Amino acid sequence: MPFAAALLDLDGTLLNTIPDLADASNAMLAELGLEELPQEQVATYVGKGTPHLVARLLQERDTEAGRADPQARFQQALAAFLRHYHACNGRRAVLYPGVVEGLQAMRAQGMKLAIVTNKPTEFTPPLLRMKGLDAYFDHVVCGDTCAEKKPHPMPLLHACELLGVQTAQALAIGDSLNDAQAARAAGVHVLAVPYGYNEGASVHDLDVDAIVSSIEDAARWAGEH
Ligand SMILES: O=C(O)COP(=O)(O)O
Ligand SMILES: [Mg+2]
Repeated sequence: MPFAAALLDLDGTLLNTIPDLADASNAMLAELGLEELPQEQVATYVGKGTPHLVARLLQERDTEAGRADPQARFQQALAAFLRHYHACNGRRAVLYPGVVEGLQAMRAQGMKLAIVTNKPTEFTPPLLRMKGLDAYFDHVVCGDTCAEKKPHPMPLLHACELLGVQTAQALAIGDSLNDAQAARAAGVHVLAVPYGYNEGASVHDLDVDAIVSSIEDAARWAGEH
């Protein structure tokens, strides 16, 4: 049976958002009097949502000031990150090759499309609009839409419900273990792209149906299965 829907991850799958996320991370670290981190290291903290990213940044850098009241320090860091990311969001992020072609091909195959990202709602629709991607999607499920984030299956199950498709007819496409684990737990098929973040690990170790080189390649795979 052909796929009725594709559930697309955002960061590391459709858009390289690391330059903006690293700028916001480093602006936050500087504001707290902490040393900056290279973009490649920030990339390994992306994928489980913004609070996780901020916690990992602090874990790496905040060895002294944060010890007295870690919860207050975390709230201070999170507020600073959110403020800086509002200023950076979309500024340097770029689409990966084959994204537009792939989304168009999936739509032409009659597939419904949804975004399922761990990025918070306050950043996601504005970013999709800035990059000209908003018109392709029937629904957008963000990191704070459901009670749980990926790797929990809830956001993927919620997207299937919104789209009115059975999980067995849905295809998730992502760049990390969070997408792969969520998809397996939800009972949806899943493809991985190799150019994203995956917390610094190899995508070849992921439990996925296939690794595809681009979203265009994913559309081709969906048409053949
Ligand atoms: O915000 C994140 O941590 C990553 O978002 P993603 O789910 O689109 O990869
Ligand atoms: Mg991702």
